[in-house]
Amino acid sequence: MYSLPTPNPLAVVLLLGLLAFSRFYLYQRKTSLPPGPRGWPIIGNLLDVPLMHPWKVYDRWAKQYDSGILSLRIPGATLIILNDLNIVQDLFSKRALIYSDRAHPSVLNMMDVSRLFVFQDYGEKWKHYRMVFKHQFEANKDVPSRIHELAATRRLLGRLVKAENHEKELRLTAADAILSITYGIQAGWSGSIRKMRNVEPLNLVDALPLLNMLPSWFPGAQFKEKATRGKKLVDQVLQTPFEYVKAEVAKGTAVSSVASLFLASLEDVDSASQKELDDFQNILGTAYLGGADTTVSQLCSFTLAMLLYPNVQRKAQAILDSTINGRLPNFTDYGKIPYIDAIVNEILRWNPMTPLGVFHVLNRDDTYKGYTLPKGAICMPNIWAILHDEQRYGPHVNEFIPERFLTEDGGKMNPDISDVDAAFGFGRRVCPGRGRGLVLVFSEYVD
Ligand code: HEM
Repeated sequence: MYSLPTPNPLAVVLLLGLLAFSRFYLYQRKTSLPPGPRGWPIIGNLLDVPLMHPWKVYDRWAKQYDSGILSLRIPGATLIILNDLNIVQDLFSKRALIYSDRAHPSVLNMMDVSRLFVFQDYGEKWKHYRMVFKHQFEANKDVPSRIHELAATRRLLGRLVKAENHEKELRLTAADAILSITYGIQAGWSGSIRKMRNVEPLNLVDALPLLNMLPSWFPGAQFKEKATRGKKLVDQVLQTPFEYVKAEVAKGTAVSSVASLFLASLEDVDSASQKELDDFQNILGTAYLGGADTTVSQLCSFTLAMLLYPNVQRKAQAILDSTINGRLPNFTDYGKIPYIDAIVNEILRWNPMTPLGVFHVLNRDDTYKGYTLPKGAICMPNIWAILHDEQRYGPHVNEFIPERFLTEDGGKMNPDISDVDAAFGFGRRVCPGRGRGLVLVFSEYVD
């Protein structure tokens, strides 16, 4: 019968000695990095990376290590976790030139997402894309695209009455609103564009934390498959609606939208450079991919909050009824009904949709508070921890309490309570769709 060979005691002692030495050595090397779990030789902190609610674990570690900045080392990457708003601002805002690159996990490269400026490194191309985005979306924010937001919301109302799957309807509405603003695409049109409204938006922002933690050699054929499907979807999202609007503009039947206004502003679409058109197509596609998923998460959080806290819903309904006298609310009411504005803030605070933000990457070595932060390190702002800081938002931060943002008599927003800007990210990469996103979710909540 086969029996296992007896291990040589000397070899065992040597192996244990080697492990202990390299663990000690690793610890020594780590002292120039911010604190964090000690880790193991070769695999570093791979086993420490929390898979469930990492933002809560990082928040706990920040208290345990008494440090607003933490680090983890995994093969091929250093992760820096920022749990404190002041630290995030010191690095992402005051040292923005160092901290504004993005991570490039190979699975995202396989999807060719560098066309989307959310994934581009800080640099001239990114600056150009972002400037055009801002100009087009801000310049056109009043007329006529607000009408698109409202129309998308009203379409949701009609569908919700008979809906069996509410999440699907909310998902559809978020896509509907962003597609309407960007391309002027309305419900009822057929073909692949209509199908796109039902395409589950890529969960890129949520997926990124997990993807970032995987080294490029990580075995996972399922990721390749997902990446191939993802690439097709990105191609479809970028090309289909843009080609559609181009054709509509050519026929003179285009509905007013960011895309049609841009195309109409060109003297002649056919003679515009291919690069100019490609760039614009990519910028518009980033709006869909950046805006649809974030908006739908907000709507789901809102629904959850209203189910868990029916008193808040009753109070909000009574306040709305008495304020707008029976008409349906619209985006012009945003900023005018403090209790509703407080609900919008509390949704962003209570359940931020990107609890670890979108990662920023260092483009060169840096030192901060005596620590050395290496070039290429991936920095995660713990937005969840920042928005659950009792020093800023008062007690019971895990509860949904819109009143925390109001003065004692409930009549005004309380200027002494921190805003929820952190939900939209930081520094030069701060969300450029913030204004849009806020008004959009406001309109959909109040309807
Ligand atoms: C309430 C809704 C929204 C929230 C909470 C939100 C949040 C965020 C966050 C946290 C980031 C990362 C910022 C950073 O890197 O520090 C981001 C980036 C971005 N968001 Fe939003 N977003 C929302 C709505 C929108 C909408 C509606 C659009 C499009 C119209 C949009 C477009 C973008 C784009 C293009 C980026 C990438 C910016 C860059 O990398 O330079 N977002 N958003």
